[in-house]
Amino acid sequence: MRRPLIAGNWKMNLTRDEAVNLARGVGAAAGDGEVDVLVCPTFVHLEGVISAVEGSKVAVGGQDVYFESNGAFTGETSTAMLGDLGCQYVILGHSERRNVIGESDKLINQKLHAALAAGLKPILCVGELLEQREANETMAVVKSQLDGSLENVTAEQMANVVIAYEPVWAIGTGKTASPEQAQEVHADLRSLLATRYNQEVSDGVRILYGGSVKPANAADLMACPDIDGALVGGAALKADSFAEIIAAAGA
Ligand SMILES: O=C(CO)COP(=O)(O)O
Repeated sequence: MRRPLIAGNWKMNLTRDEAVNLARGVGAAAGDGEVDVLVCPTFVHLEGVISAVEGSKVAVGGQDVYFESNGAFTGETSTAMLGDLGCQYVILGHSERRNVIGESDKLINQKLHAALAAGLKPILCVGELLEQREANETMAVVKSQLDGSLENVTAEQMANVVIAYEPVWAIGTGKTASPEQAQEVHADLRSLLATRYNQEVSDGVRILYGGSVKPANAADLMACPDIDGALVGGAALKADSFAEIIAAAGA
């Protein structure tokens, strides 16, 4: 049985006070149900957010990380730095990093290995652009992202990896994938994992959906058999809407 994970990706938003207040609100709303809850603030707010959720069940993660352990890498943050602060997860390969910053599967793969070696749980994001969906390339795109990003990752290591399917056309647009569209890709991702690894890995890996998840659509998405939670952007920036999504996952 896969335990649902509801993760908030706060992206490049919020002042320090807003981030700490939101973290307190999420901590109070997270409850003690059978749902894992995660928030991923920007690096500069990590320490305040980690203090703010202390004593609650909310975990904290980074939105990215670099693969080298230390040295002359201006602007970068290491896995050890995240772990030292108390982060448990790190988002990798988000479409904004792939498409805006230009990250390759090779770089994401290096980051994923570094995260696993440091004891962080990577949330590996995959997803197609609108023109790729319209050209019926969705599965080819996510397969190539999955294969490239998971190169040399073992079946044992997959116990600590979370996948997030985030169709780029649904991110921040208000256009959610329908539960049927999302379920179809999630089921295909699970088959790819069975072929690449084995049935146990395929059955065990949590696959989150991301892209305009809101309180109004969360329950229908969570009801799909291969959707194990959500990676939430905009609706994670308010404690009450994020709490409603957590409740939908636990229902
Ligand atoms: O990119 C996302 C989460 O990582 C989704 O963002 P929105 O929920 O704002 O569409």
